[in-house]
Amino acid sequence: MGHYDRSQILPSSLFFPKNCSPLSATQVSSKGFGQSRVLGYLFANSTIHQVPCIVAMQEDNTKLRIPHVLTVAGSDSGAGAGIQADLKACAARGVYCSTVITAVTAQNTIGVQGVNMVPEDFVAEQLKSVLSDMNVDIVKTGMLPSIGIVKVLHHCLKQFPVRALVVDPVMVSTSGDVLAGPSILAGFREDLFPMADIVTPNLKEASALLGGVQLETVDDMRSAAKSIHDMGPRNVLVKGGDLASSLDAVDIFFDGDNFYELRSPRVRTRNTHGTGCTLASCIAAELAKGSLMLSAVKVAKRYVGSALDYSKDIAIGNGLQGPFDHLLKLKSNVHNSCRPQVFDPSDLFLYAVTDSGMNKKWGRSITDAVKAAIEGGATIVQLREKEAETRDFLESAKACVEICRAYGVPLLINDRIDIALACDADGVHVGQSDTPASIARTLLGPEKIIGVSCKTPEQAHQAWVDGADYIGCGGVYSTNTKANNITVGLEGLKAVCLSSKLPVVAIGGIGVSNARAVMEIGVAALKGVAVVSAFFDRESVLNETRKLHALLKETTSSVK
Ligand SMILES: Cc1ncc(COP(=O)(O)OP(=O)(O)O)c(N)n1
Ligand SMILES: Cc1ncsc1CCOP(=O)(O)O
Ligand SMILES: [Mg+2]
Repeated sequence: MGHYDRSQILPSSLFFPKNCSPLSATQVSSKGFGQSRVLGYLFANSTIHQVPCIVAMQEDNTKLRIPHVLTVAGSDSGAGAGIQADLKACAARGVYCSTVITAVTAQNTIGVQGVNMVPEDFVAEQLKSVLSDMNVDIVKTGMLPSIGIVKVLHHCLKQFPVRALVVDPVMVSTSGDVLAGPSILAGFREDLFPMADIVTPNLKEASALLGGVQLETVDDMRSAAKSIHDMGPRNVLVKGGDLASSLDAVDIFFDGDNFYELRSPRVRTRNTHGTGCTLASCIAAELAKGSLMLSAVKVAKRYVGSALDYSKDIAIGNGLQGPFDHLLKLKSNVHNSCRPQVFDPSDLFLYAVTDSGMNKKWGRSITDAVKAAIEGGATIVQLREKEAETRDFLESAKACVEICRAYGVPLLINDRIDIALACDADGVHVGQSDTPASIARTLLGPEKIIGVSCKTPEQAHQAWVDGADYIGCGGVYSTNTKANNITVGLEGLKAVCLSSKLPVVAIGGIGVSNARAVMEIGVAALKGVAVVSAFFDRESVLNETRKLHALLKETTSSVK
């Protein structure tokens, strides 16, 4: 994969996709459409859409690949769910989306008024057209209205394998209308699930897949995830949006070995139509960009939560369940969201926080300092340049972004959201008197990493509500690096970790002499230490980082 033929953009080939001669196009038109004008329009249309993004040339003359998701789903005339939601979700995530339509539904915010299935052989024809030509990375399925269509899809995926298959086992619309009958269950179990990389049922779908069992608690969801995993998919996400007993939106992810309870604050809104389609499309989009599955699921959950929040007051239609807005107010730009999201905030481990004064004292540039810290084993870097002029800070931040990206290490900016946006950093760290995390999230969009300094469980809870990714807790010990900073000690750190739903990194006076004692408080949420002077107020940043890296590695197996 990854190769696009430049002839696709030449005017003489406008009407003919790759590997499709004028003769074969004529044959298709006489067989299928009857009017070559229609066919020409369709091909021309798709070719025109591809030109700016798929075959764009980079400076070094190589062709730029855009990640590609194919959605195999039904059309929703109200455009809240189905193919239309998938297209919008992929567009919002910076990924190309092609479409194979399995059914056309007449629906609105009141319900589904009609369903017209696309004949199986024409679903097969659409699949072949796209899969034989367009270098699809990921296939995502939605409404598959008959077992025959499931079999057609299964056959095509064997013939044209893709990197991953995301199966959203759509059976009932949010309005309660049936979109695929019980006969589909055998198709899911026998054909699709064994080849799926993830299956994403909601509670009703999980129950139907398991013969109607009651799913009322988080424990029930875990059992369901395990039983569905036994049907063959590599991963299962059971979505608990309808779980009456939970105040949070809680989903269970199971990868065959471990369960992950993914929680986020529940957004109170009527505008939830299409959340399932959107979530699955977003997972597919993140996978297409190169994310690992758990990361893709977390990003997708965050994206849906943000979109619901942004759209909670919009009013479209008169029914009980309105659509939400995938695109309008999300501030993430397409360039950012095209980048694979490889960092999982719970991977915090050895966090290097720079200090311009210290680096100046030792005669090194900030870029040399960052490079040395990464080579010594730092897994995340923060630029904390309190005295720098804005213009200088921005220039060095840009240089550090390049270094960090080359090493695959995330780079965050302390306090300055403007600098983070301007240099396209991976996120920010803010304290209790800086820009609130909720505003940072609005400004930076759902993908960026946001850390918040917390000294108390209450602050930790607020950070989670505000959409932060991790907590920096400290000063654990006294420090000269931050003036007038109250020390919380190991007890304070423990209290924050015990209450926190977010991963925590300890900061303040930490170095080789005491890092072991910090990590040995033995609370699962504690995921590492953040260090300033023990790295940067020393002659060799490389040696100091290596020492602490080695020590932490042997300290506890809970630290990766
Ligand atoms: C990882 C990490 N944790 C805590 C802090 C402190 O941030 P803040 O409270 O905003 O104080 P300043 O760093 O801005 O002085 C941090 N920077 N990093
Ligand atoms: C920024 C910050 N926040 C709490 S303590 C601290 C300073 C940590 O620096 P050091 O690692 O040199 O003690
Ligand atoms: Mg701050």
